[in-house]
Amino acid sequence: MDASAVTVGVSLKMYFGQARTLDWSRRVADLARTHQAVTSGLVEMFALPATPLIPPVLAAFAGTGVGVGAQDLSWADSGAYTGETSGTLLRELGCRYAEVGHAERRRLFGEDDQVVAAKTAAALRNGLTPVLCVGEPDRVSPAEAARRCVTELGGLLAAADQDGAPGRVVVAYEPHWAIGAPEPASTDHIATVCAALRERLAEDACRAGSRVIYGGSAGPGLLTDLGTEVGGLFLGRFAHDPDAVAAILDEALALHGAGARAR
Ligand SMILES: O=C(CO)COP(=O)(O)O
Repeated sequence: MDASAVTVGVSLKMYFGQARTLDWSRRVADLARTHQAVTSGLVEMFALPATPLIPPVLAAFAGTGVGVGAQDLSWADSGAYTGETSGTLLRELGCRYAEVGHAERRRLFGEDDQVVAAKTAAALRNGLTPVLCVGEPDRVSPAEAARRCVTELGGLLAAADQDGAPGRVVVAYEPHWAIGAPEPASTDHIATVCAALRERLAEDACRAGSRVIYGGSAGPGLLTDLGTEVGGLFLGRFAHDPDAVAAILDEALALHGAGARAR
């Protein structure tokens, strides 16, 4: 089980080429080697590069404690699945995480609940921590968003529950409308939905150690605004500058360094 207080993950999506990915990884690795938030074990960090760059990114983060993972995986473990990458191979490479169900995969690549549930189960049975994205497509009230996201999470865990695949999950609450936006959702909105998701996870004994983090135009300042209302952040564009990652680690340390635990 993870003993950290806060989780800070970054998906590089398809923004960077090889040189910039490796430069970013080396700079964030240097940060992780020296920043007290990471060296003390307070912050669980992970990075999700483009799939072909996973091996050199793993090498860049070796010995830093920063986990590396994929932005997607196949629901199958081997066989005639052209173009897919299995959880089995990701695990063999040294990945510890696999993102599933991002809003962009749903919107642009047609993934539905059934596919995302099967991918979640594939990650868990291969010993990968799923970074399980949930979020409401349209702007609705915080209470309605919470209701929808809890239903979504239950459905996505159902296949893994049926498979008997235990293991913690990192639930990334990402309201679709806040992704790629100028600003994140309001702190009240985020706090309400994350609390409901935490309650849902607490019902599942086999998901002990799971955490709910927020993504969607998250950046420096948000963790401080949210306090202990979230278990961390899932970053996109606003982590492209390694100095922004450093600022977020500073915030995590200021918030939780005295021994307080996030939820
Ligand atoms: O989708 C996200 C992380 O996976 C968030 O991306 P942005 O922070 O760039 O909106």
